[in-house]
Formats: sequence, structure tokens, C-alpha cells
Amino acid sequence: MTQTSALSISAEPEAQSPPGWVRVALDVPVPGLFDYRVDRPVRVGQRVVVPFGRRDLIGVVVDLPAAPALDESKLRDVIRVLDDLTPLPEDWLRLSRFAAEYYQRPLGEVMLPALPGPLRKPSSYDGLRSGDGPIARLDERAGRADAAVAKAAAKEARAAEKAAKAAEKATKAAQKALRSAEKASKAAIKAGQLEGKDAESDATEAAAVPAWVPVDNVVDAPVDIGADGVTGPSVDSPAGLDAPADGAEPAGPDAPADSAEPAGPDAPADRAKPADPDAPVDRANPTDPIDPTGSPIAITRPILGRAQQEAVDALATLEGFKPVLLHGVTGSGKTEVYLHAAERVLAAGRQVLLLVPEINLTPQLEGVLRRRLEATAGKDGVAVLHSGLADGERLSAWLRIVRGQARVLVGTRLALFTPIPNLGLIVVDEEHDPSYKQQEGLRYSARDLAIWRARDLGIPVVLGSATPSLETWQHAESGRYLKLSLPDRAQAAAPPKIRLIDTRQIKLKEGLSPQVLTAVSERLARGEQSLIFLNRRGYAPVLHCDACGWVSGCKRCSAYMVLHRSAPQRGGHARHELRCHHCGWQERVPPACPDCGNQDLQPMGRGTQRLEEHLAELFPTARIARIDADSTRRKGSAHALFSQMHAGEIDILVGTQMVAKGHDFQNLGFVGVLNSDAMLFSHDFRAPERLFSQLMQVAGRAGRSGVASEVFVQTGYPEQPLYQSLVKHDYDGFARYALDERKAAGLPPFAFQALLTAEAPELAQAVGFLAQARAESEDGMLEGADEATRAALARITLYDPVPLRVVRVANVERAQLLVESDHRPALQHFLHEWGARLPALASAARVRWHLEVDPLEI
Ligand SMILES: Nc1ncnc2c1ncn2[C@@H]1O[C@H](COP(=O)(O)OP(=O)(O)OP(=O)(O)O)[C@@H](O)[C@H]1O
Ligand SMILES: [Zn+2]
Repeated sequence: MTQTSALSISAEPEAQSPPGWVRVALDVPVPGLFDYRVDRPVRVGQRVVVPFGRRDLIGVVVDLPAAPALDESKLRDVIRVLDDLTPLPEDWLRLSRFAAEYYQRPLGEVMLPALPGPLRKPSSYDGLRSGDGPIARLDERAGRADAAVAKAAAKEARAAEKAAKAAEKATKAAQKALRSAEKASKAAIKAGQLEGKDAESDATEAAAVPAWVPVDNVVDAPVDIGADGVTGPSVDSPAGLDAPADGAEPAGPDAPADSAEPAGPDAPADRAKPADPDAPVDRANPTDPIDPTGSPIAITRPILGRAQQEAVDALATLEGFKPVLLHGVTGSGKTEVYLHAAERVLAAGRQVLLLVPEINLTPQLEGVLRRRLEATAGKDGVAVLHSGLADGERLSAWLRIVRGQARVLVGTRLALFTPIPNLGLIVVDEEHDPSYKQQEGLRYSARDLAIWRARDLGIPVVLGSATPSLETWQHAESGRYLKLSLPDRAQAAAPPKIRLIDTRQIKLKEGLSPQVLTAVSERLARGEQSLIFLNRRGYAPVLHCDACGWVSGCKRCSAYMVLHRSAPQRGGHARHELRCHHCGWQERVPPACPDCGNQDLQPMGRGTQRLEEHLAELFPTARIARIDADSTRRKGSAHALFSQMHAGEIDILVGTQMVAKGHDFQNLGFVGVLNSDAMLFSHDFRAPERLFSQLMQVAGRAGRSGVASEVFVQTGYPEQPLYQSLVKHDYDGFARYALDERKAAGLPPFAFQALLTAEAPELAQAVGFLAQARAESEDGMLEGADEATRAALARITLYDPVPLRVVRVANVERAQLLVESDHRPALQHFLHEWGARLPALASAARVRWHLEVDPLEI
């Protein structure tokens, strides 16, 4: 085995005659690709089982080199060539290669995690019970299920036939039986066809393009990508924007906070999903008339409003690559526009990818898509992918898209990496949402990669939002993106009236102003729902001692332990406990102050749990519920809560940012916003943008079906321009103001950034490494640098290393170094050269490090 540069891949589709060599991408923390000897024919894009150290791993063949990069005698043999899948397509290889280069990660770290779990674990091919691997097992099971259906139907038909024969002798009653017999045998025929179709799809799986694709619709992808790999999404696409989803680190009591959650490949918000591995969500009966959310979404197609029609018409004329910003106010019916665009693409025989920011939005959309697109996408034509799926569900949905059996893929950011053989349109809903950015490992922006993929395939990409990211807005204003606007709400609904409640003038009771309380009781009396938005989960952000000033700090982190009310124990009361949102540490509430012994420790400030408790006291008859990362931890619970909200079974909903996104609540009349000022003065230059969009979005949940609605925002700074724009629903004004500021300060989207972060037991080590890394860019790199590197270096600024805001997490101290340039290709060039020098420096300094391109949080 040997390492080679990730840059030397070439995607030769031909099979190589054995014996030969394969170059393989592996998901290991070592950069480069690895060569092996193989004695069977292999194609690029196939998966192989290979030995790596003392383990076996599954890797993807990315090249068939004429000669290995290392002495032949040192090469090890491929253990097994997996042929249960057609080779991964070339455009998928290009996308992976681009992502790896752009985000400075090993190719294997992009490719392997993009595959469903069972396809990348050697264990799923090992042992007696593995049979021919997970795909064969899945197909077999599906075949058995279909056969069972057919068998049951046949049995029914036989019974009916018998009945019919008996009936022949009889009179009227017999004729009735005959009719039912006919019906039953029809069902049997249908079931038989189904079985036949499945067998056929197994056969066609071997072909790269599914049988149903008209030949002239086969995507003819441009070949010159990669050539400008270093340009990044620059030319036509924006830098990543926004901040992490639920994931980021909140700092102490002032943290902006429903945050700090272990971030999986898909954000924490992205959890909770009813799942039964053997009954994948996407196999649910597509004709089921009950919407999964229970929300009263119109099944019929509404008549498009004028602006909607114009947008649909404009999208219909698009040919080739074109990024489109669909800027539609909240409740303007953007979904309807996506549906029309999707129908056209499906009718032309192609597939559609629809990205949504979070998992909780998939059931609602899935229901709408199934009903609306069944005619064009076919029965069972919609597949869903997100991190909440069990392995088997994910594999099944993934396969149906890869084989072309499903035509529409709805999913969270990870869905972007699905091989889609005949993709004709990408839609990114709520494109501004921070959840599109992955916060660990491959720190990619699914939105930015969606644009790259669309360009690579020469297809349109639609970015939809009521509050576009400033990056996207800037592109639209400059004419690089086509801008389509939906200025009014659908359903003849007026925008909510937004009012600022000046908290300097009034006395708050448990954080609530009299105005908010009055509004809630009025809505209650009218049978309308209210939402209280507080983006801070837990009971109280900190516990403290009045007597000596002790606060509940985390022993392992430079942050406070948050007071939580845990679920009631069996038969007992709800207990309180302290939890660190950074390291996950939990401990009991001390019976007395650890410093002075005072037994009267007090919670300071409030989170959603405390708010919920207080509202229950104030409105004893109201049905109150809370949606945040804690109340939705169990699989399926978020879905259940949202369904209750949609079904009108909740009067007052308390929620964090989880409730702010995309949900189409039909009976919500009032929204109260608490504590949003914390984000006004954040050190992060993107905080105002995030705050504005969050407030516009949460306000936008109100009055969507025409109820006269109100939004009250409690603030101590009503004169702030951000709030003034909010009251006027003036996104354009806010964007203009914010972009002017960014321009003056030389910040994105007018500059491009990367962030080097170091972690070590002592801050000094981390900072020391960053200082060395910075020095390296000044001395080391200049020595013998070529022309291009010199030119790139001249356009790069490296700032001083600084400790992170929450400097210590789980006893590790962290610091970061910001790199900036006014030129994306220069930054990319620099990062490649510089990044190659960092591992040696880091291992000498004994620090852990990572490099993030287009960071969202600084
Ligand atoms: N032409 C129309 N006539 C009547 N109702 C419509 C029409 N178009 C959309 N609607 C309805 O309006 C509501 C809002 O639509 P949708 O959820 O697509 O808004 P949106 O633009 O995505 O808003 P947000 O950005 O807040 O998520 C939905 O209930 C939808 O069914
Ligand atoms: Zn901690």
C-alpha cells in the first residue's frame, strides 16, 4: 500500500485487465490515496475490500494506474471486489473530488461517509449470515414482501372464485359475490406485476442509466470541472454563510442558545424520526390520504397567484446551469413554485433533488410531494434521506434513487452527496439556514456544493428563502443569480403586524411583558394558537448563590452548567440537575452552595423549561407544549409534537429555533419573542444577519392562513436598525445596511475566509502552534516558492491567533487563526500549499488541528 497525491485521480471508465493495480480512496485520517494489486477486472467507481494496517476496510476505486506509485513487492492485494452496485458514477466522483480539494480533506473522508453505512462496512459482507451483502439481502427481503402481498391477494382471489362458483347457482346475492371476486382477482394481477417489475429493476441495475430515461435526456456533463478545482464555488456560487445549526458553542448565560449538541453528520435538530427498519418511511403507502403531520395541507392544487405564475414561467424557460434566488416572503407559497418546476423536470424523465434544512420538515414536505408528484414521479417515486434513518431505511431510499426507481429525493444536507443518475433540478429550500453547513469532519456547505453540482451538470438550481443569506443576496443583486420574487403571502393572508415591546419601560414577570400575556389570553379566548419563542433550552442558564456569588461552572469547560429539569422519576417528582452544553457533563444540583454552605441556591435567567412551567401556572386550562432539543430527543417525539401543533391540539407552544423554520402552521395567531437582544451584540459579525433572519422566520409562522396576526418582540434596544427593519418587514433594507457594513469592514461576501483551529491541553501550546503556522506562511513558504504561490501569498492576510470564546471544553484548550483574502482562487492556492505543511508542524507541537474553509462562526 502506498500514498499518492489526491490530485492525480483520473476517472477512466474502462475496466482493466488483470492482474493490475487500483488506486483506492479510504476513510482514514491519512491524506492521499492507496495502491493495491488486484487479480480481477475492476472499474473506477467500484468498491473493494482491502487490508489497511491490521484492519480490513471498504474503499472506492478512483483510478487504475498504469504503474503503482510504490515498488510492486510492497503492494498488498485487494481482498474482494464488490459488484453488488454499479460503479459509482463519474459525476459523483467529480463532486467528491471537488469537495475534498475545496475543503482540504482526504478524498476518502468525503466518499465513504457519503455511502449508506452497510455499504462501507466490511462486516456487512463477512460471516455466514451476510449472504451476498446488504443490497442482496435488502432486495431479497423486498422480493419476499412483494411475494407475500401477491400470495395473500391470490389466496383472496381463490376464495372469491369459490364463492363465485357457488353463487352461480344462486340468485341476486350471487351476482354481488361475483363482482367482488372480479375485484379481488384484479388485485392479484396487480400484485403479480409488481413482483415482475422488481425482478426487472434488478436486471437494469447493472446499466448506468435506468431504463425509463429517454436517451436524449441523459445528462451530458461538462468534462472540464476539476480543471479549475481551485476556483471553488467562486465564479458562480457564494461563500458558505450563516452559522451552525443547533451545534455551535453557546457561551455561558449569554449564549445564543438552543445549542451545543453533539453534531452528527447531520445536525442535532436533524434527529427524531419515527423509524422501523423494516418499514422504511419512503415505502409508506404513497396513496395514504392522511398527511403525516396531520396538517391540513391542501391536497388539490391551488390556483397560482400572479407572482407565483411568473416565477414558474421564468423557471420553465431556463436551460442549462442557472442559479435562481426565489425570494418569497414567509407564507408566499414557495413550495408551490418548487412543485411546478419539479413537475416539468419529472415529465422530461429526469430526477429532482430537494434539500431542506432540517429533518422535522421532511414529513410535511414528503406528504405534499407524494400526493402532488405521484402522477409524474410515479408511485413510490419520492425518497427521503436524513441522518435520523436507520441503516436499512437509508440504504433502501438511497438505492431507489441510485437505481432511478425513485425520481424525487428530499433530504437534509447529507442527501447532496447521493449519486443521482439523471438529475435535472436541485432546489435548496431555506437556503440561508445554518444547518446546511456541516460543523465537523468535512466542514462543507451543502448549499454551496449544490450550486457546484448544478454547474457541473449544467442544470438549474433554485435557492428559496424569505431571508436569503447575504452571500446569495449579493449574487442576486449583482445579476449573477436570477432573482424571482414573491412579495405577498398566498391564501390572501396579510403579513403579521410586528410590534416592539420596550422592556426598559415595563416590569417583566418571569420574563414576560403584560402585553405578551394579554395577547396570549386573547388568542386563547378566540381558539387561536400562540407561540413563545425563546432560543435557550433548559430550565435556567446558570445556578447561583446570592450569598457569596458562586455560580455553577463546569469543571471541565470554561462555561456554566445549565440547570435542567429532568423527566419525572417513577412515581416521584421531576428532579433538577446541572448539565454542561459543551462537554455533556451532568451532575446533581448541590444541596447547598459548595463555597459558603448557603442552602438557598437560585436559578438565574430562564430557559424554555422554566417558561413552560410558568405559563402553565398562568394559563391552567391551556394546552401547553414545548419543542426544543430536549423535548425531542426521543425518536419520533418531534414529529408527534409538530403533528399535535398542526392538528390544533396545542394552545401555547414554547420553542427554540426548531420551531422557527419553514413550518406551515395554519392557526397560529400570535408570536412572542423573548430575549433576542443577547444576539445583538455578539462578537460574530454574522450574528445580526442570523438574528434578523431568525426573527423574520419565526414571525413568519403567524397568520399564514389569513388570521389577523401579531408578533411582539421584547427588547431593550427598540431603536436598533435591525429591529426597525424587522417592524417594516424590510429584508431589502436590512440587507443593504448589513452589506454596506460588510463592505466597509472587508468581510464576506466581499472577502473569503478560512479558519485554522488548534486544540491542546494548554492554551499556550495551541497558540504556539498557530503562531508557527503563521510564521511558516511568511518564511518557509516563500523560500523557493513558484510564481503562483508568491502571487497568492501577496493577497493573503493572516490574523493573530486568538483563544476561542469558550476557550476550554472537556479540558482541552482551543485557539484559532483567521486567514483572509479578497480572492478565492488565491486563498485556495494558499491553503493547498500551507495545508500540506501543517501536519508536520502540528505533530511537533503535539496539537490537534483542523482547517475550515468558508467558516460560518468566528
Ligand atoms: N396559489 C395559492 N393559493 C392558495 N394557497 C396557496 C397558494 N400557494 C401556496 N398556498 C398555501 O400557502 C401556504 C404557505 O405556502 P408555503 O408553505 O409554500 O410558503 P413558503 O413560501 O414556503 O413560506 P416560508 O418561507 O414561511 O416557509 C401553504 O399552506 C400553501 O398551501
Ligand atoms: Zn463542560
